[in-house]
Amino acid sequence: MKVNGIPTRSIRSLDGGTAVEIVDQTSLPYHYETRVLNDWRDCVEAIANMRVRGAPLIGITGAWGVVLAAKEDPENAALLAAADAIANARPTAVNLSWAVHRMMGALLPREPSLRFEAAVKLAEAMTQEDVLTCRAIGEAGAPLIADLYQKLRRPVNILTHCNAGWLATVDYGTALAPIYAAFERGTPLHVWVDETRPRNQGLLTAWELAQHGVPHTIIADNAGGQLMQQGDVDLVIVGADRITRRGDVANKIGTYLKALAAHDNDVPFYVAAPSSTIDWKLTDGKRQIPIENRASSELLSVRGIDSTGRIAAVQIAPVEEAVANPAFDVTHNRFVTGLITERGVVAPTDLTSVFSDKLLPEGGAS
Ligand SMILES: CSC[C@@H](O)[C@@H](O)C(=O)COP(=O)(O)O
Repeated sequence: MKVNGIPTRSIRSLDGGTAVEIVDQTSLPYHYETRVLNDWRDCVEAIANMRVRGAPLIGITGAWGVVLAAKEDPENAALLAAADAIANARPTAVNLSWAVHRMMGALLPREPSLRFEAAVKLAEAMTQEDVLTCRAIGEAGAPLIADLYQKLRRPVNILTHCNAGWLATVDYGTALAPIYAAFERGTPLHVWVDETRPRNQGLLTAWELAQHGVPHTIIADNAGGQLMQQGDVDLVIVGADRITRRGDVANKIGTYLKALAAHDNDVPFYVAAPSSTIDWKLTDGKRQIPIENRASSELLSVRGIDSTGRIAAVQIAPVEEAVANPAFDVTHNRFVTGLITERGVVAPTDLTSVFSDKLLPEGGAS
């Protein structure tokens, strides 16, 4: 997608895969900055501190982390230790371990001296695959918005939570991909953007939409229910960090409350995600999906820019306050109208038949 009119991706390799460049999302929406990662430890730091974030993008960053580990030391002991550290940089989005395992599955059978070259090839392929997958999600989801427009004959109001746009993937996004695709085809629409405390990923969504001229309005996280009661939301589309085989969805904290409000108000609630976000080993999301707990400082302060344009954090509560900061929640499949995937819109309970080729006979991940 575009930054100041220039086509841009959230991550790209440099110098034959010996380094990678990312958009540093900790500076957005205030300043657009890129950062070069030279070492697999830089990838772990970037993922853990959310310089890169969003399930598909942390997966691809993890894949490039394995490339940089193979560059440094391709022998088994070092490579396995690095892969383990990368895969565990954040716990909830399954795309991270999926990507690292896919890389390691391809590298370990090879001679150490051949691993770096093979790693670069596979990471490039996975990067490109992510772009095509997100584009397919956009194609699959755009007709949902166009059909609503045909029925309503006024701009379709879509509510989204967190940031599941191009910044959260390599390009296009997941939840925002159908919105971009519909907008490009001329479907009149407007996006309600949840602020998404405590990290305010909604501000990234607003920044992306503004860069592409998509009409949108930022709302407080708690406003969605009221807007739905007033008939001001026609459709909810969110992303996902991990989906179980029966279609339970882990996504950014607050998603579950939006799903409940949508259910109570007969608003369709869609989840857009690639199949790499499905954890075929898990069934019951509430019991089985690991939920990341993040630092109390994220709640006790807010970030913004000061009068000189510098990014600054302001403390909003005493540091000794007790804080709980779960970063994700789980929405049961009964609240999910459909999953917008690279293979079309799928009922949560139909995932295993639509993606049967991704299942191992014993139900493990392929
Ligand atoms: C295409 S991204 C989908 C999800 O990863 C997104 O909605 C989300 O919850 C991101 O969480 P974050 O903590 O910002 O990495």
